[in-house]
Amino acid sequence: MTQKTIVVKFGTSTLTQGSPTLNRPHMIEIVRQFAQLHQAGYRIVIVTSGAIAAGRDYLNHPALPPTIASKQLLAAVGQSQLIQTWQQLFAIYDIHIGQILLSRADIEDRERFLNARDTLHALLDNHIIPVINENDAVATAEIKVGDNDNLSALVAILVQADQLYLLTDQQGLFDSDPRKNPDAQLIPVVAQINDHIRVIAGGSGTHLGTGGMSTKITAADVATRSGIETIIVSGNRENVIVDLAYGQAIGTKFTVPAEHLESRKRWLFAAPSAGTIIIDDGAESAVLIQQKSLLPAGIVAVVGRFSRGEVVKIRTQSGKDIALGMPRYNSDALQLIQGKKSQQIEQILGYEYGAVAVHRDDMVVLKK
Ligand SMILES: Nc1ncnc2c1ncn2[C@@H]1O[C@H](COP(=O)(O)OP(=O)(O)O)[C@@H](O)[C@H]1O
Ligand SMILES: N[C@@H](CCC(=O)OP(=O)(O)O)C(=O)O
Repeated sequence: MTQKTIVVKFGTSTLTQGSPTLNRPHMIEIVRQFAQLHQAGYRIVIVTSGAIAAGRDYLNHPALPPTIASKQLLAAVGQSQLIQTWQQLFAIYDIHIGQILLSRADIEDRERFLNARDTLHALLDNHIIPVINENDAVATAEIKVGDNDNLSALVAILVQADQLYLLTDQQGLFDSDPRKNPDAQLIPVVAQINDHIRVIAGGSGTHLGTGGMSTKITAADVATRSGIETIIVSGNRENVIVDLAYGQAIGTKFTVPAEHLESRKRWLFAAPSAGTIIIDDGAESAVLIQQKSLLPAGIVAVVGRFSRGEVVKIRTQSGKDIALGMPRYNSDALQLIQGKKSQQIEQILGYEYGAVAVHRDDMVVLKK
């Protein structure tokens, strides 16, 4: 059984197959592939566009003014159609899904970032497939990610995905827009996203979608910098998701630059530290030598007041700072559970955010 995590983003063009409505036969075929991977142990996260198209269709293509409010109206109506469709199709395979609607504000605020991440992990740990879209109905321009390509890259970082697949209506990235140039050639691998790549990705895409190729390139840039391989591929190709998961070279693959592998943790260095956690010798060796997470049992003192998700220093009793990390509990909670066994957390606090005080994934060890 694999434990690989993949995020798969569907553009409106793939879900509608270019028509004005969601294409259920095509979605059934997609769900069949997910069921196969789910069975094989893959952790799957779906980012789905299509709410606005579904809403427009459900309301019988009403004549609305071309305003943001109209799009929000269509998204509000269409999102329930969209999620119902996914739910009904996954039910064929007895697979449960959970809806999450996100905006940029949910990802940029650390506390909300951590909450979203906890929810996503809880769903995945319980074999429920998260189905995500932007919260279009309430998002204002300032808090919108704006397109689901970039949203899917942020989601891939949230769940620490191994791969991100961007499914669209073309076979991948071409050296010019294949809609305009019939001789355009597919680019199979992009090792570096530079200005040339950005230029050939051009302007926006189909009239139903919002992003076009250029938002896919920005998304691939964000994801690969964070260590997540990204593939732009045709959602119309038979067995595409299964074939990609099993390593077939299709579409355009954006590889991860070696020096960026640890970059998902880089911002820890940039953030000011909000406090300090003092640890005992056992915890020092767990963090430094065994490369483990920090458990509450190894904490001897908590200095300063901080929220969960703020950056803190991890310091030995001899005063040496050995790591920076983002704790899963705030300072008040840590003081209550310091020195205690993880099994006691819920009993002491009345809730729990997991067994560790600072997870290894949220920690950078400082050079000795
Ligand atoms: N260099 C390129 N290679 C491939 N497609 C391109 C390129 N430049 C622009 N495009 C356009 O981008 C479109 C896909 O974007 P979009 O309609 O937003 O898709 P989605 O709904 O899947 O996000 C393609 O149909 C194509 O016309
Ligand atoms: N959130 C919107 C789609 C936004 C979007 O990025 O669309 P697309 O370019 O088709 O992936 C919706 O559900 O209609």
